[in-house]
Amino acid sequence: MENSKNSSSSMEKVNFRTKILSRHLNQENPTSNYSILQSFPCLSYNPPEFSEPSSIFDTKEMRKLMDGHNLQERDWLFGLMLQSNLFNPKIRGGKVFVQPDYNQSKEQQREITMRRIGYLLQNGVFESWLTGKGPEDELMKLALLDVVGIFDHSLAIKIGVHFFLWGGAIKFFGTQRHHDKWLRDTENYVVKGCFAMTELGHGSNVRGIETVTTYDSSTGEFVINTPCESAQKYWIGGAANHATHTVVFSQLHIDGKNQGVHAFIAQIRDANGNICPNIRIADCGHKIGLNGVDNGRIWFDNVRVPRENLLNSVADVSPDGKYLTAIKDPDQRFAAFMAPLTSGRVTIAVSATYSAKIGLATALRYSLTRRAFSVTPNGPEVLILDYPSHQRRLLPLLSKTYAMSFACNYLKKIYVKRTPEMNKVIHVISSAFKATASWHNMRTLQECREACGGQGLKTENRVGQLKGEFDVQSTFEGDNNVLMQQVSKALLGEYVTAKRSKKPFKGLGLEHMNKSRPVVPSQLTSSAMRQAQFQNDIFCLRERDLLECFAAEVSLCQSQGKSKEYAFTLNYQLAEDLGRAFSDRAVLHTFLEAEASVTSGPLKNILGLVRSMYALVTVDEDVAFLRYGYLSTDNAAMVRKEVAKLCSELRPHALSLVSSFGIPDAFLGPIAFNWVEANVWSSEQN
Ligand SMILES: Cc1cc2nc3c(=O)[nH]c(=O)nc-3n(C[C@H](O)[C@H](O)[C@H](O)COP(=O)(O)OP(=O)(O)OC[C@H]3O[C@@H](n4cnc5c(N)ncnc54)[C@H](O)[C@@H]3O)c2cc1C
Repeated sequence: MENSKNSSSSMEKVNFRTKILSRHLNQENPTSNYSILQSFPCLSYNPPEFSEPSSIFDTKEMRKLMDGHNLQERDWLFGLMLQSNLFNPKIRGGKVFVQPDYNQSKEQQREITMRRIGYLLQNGVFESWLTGKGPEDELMKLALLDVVGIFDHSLAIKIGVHFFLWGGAIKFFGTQRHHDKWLRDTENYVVKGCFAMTELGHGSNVRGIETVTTYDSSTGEFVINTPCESAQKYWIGGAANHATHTVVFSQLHIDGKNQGVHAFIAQIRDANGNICPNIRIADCGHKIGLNGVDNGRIWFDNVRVPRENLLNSVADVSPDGKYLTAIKDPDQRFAAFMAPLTSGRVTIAVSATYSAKIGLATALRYSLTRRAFSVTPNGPEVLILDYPSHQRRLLPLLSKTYAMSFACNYLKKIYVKRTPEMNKVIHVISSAFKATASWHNMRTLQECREACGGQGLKTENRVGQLKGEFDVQSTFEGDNNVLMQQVSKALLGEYVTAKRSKKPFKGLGLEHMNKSRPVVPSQLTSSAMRQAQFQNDIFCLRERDLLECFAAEVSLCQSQGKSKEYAFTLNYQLAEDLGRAFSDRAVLHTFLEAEASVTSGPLKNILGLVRSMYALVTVDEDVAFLRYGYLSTDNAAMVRKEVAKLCSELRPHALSLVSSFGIPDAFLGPIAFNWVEANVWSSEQN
């Protein structure tokens, strides 16, 4: 009886509090409500608490290293979102949380996404996103997009399609006349752009698209046509509701000759949102996530656009209808044309890594307050992160997320300083990192979801919901499997060129192939395994050997009369192993580079542990090391044991390592904090 009395009075307090808070929440800055809340008397149960030792390393310094750039601007934008009710603030367990309301219909999610964009626009978030010059502006833009993506993937994608795909196409496929006409209006959202490349019948195989454009020299116009149903543009972000203009990818037919895929600007809606004549648009419908983005289908019924609307960076058509290009070879022309399309892969790799951070910060914080079972008779229940098996599930993923952060910082750095000579390197590295990071994110989210038990299923705890929101990353901007094939093909090309020319390997990090084959100790010890030298050696050994095997097998197939493409296709298993080996080795190199930038001390020491975990768990999990004999079975067993040892060494630093992510509490799920208080009975909470 006594208990129930206590609990009903607690309920009354909570109800009263919730009402006051929601009233304030509707009127005021949500962050200010937090201080109001703190003046309420404590409730009568013992909330779960973190009882972690304080960090042995400086988490602020670690955050600097992880975020890499524009920390102040990131914090400014987090604050800006926390100040507006548009970001759907809620109070749970005495804390403010912001996240989209996924209970809304897709139409409502789309409209609120646009309103959020309006708010960010008003507050100057997009200033100089397209008109800015130089790497500093580009880095700032990328940092702000990271922050937006931490709040909501739909918001980031809707912004990304407009600025990076539509705006990027104008900037990189177009020339001065396009820049002058479109960039400023795009930055100010006077025009709303989309990017129509994919068709129902062709996605990864862009060169196979069926939309056809011809030139009418009598009027000086291009005529864009969808000749069949499989040529309808499909999945076009922004097309279903909001976009006024699109870049259309199409085969260009001049005098009956197909000159290949080119891009044109076409208006699809007027300023009032009415669909333009000869354009038909339909909705792609509800998706498993990302419903704040209005993906649509577009048909072009002989739509006429001015000659100047051809984005003419690599080829043009003269007023009298002559096809003009400096790049005669159609393969090279297509490659040059597509080369600037790397920004999408860069932003996906980065946002996938931040999504994994949300999952890990939430699951690890939960596992530091959640107890289950006892391991001694009548003993206290054990924190779930104190179970070695739970550590093994989460801490290697944490290390991989650290590694991917450094890889993404490196990718951003080379991307913002790119020159045309670097196109190939950036294409290969961004493809590898985009696939690796997005696969890693999905795996991490699933593990984190399960690590949170039933709470992982609750939308407001974020982790489970993020799986649906981010799943698409393995498909768009280049399907991961197709991208990894391109990575292996590019490596094969480098190999063949180096061997034929008898010149050393240069670029793509393959310089290690110029040295002698690394030797792995026959008897591994704990200290040897933790040396960067060993980790680098075994990663390089796997990469070089797989590249040599792949080259030999493809060459053998070709000598048997098979085409290069077919030979490549038949050796897909080696190609997959090689792509992974390249990516892992490149990621490790970026980790070592980040570590080298830190002076000796606790921060460097912890980074050493995290890096060893990244390297050893990668060896433990990729069966290629055993399959191709880079490790003996005895050494493989040693590696496995060392991973377990590293788990227990990293365990005390788990909280500090996730606190270093720099994600404000409000952007995580309530179970990352006081989850009992977050679930105190309230009639207004569901
Ligand atoms: C939510 C969403 C938003 C999108 N936004 C846009 C947008 O704004 N603009 C736009 O133009 N596009 C957009 N896309 C399209 C996206 O880029 C394509 O879906 C993607 O390129 C894959 O094409 P596809 O769907 O036709 O798959 P396919 O290319 O048909 O691939 C299907 C499967 O076949 C496999 N496969 C393909 N080729 C090979 C091969 N050679 N060897 C072995 N396996 C192979 C792939 O790995 C994949 O598993 C979007 C897609 C989605 C889902």
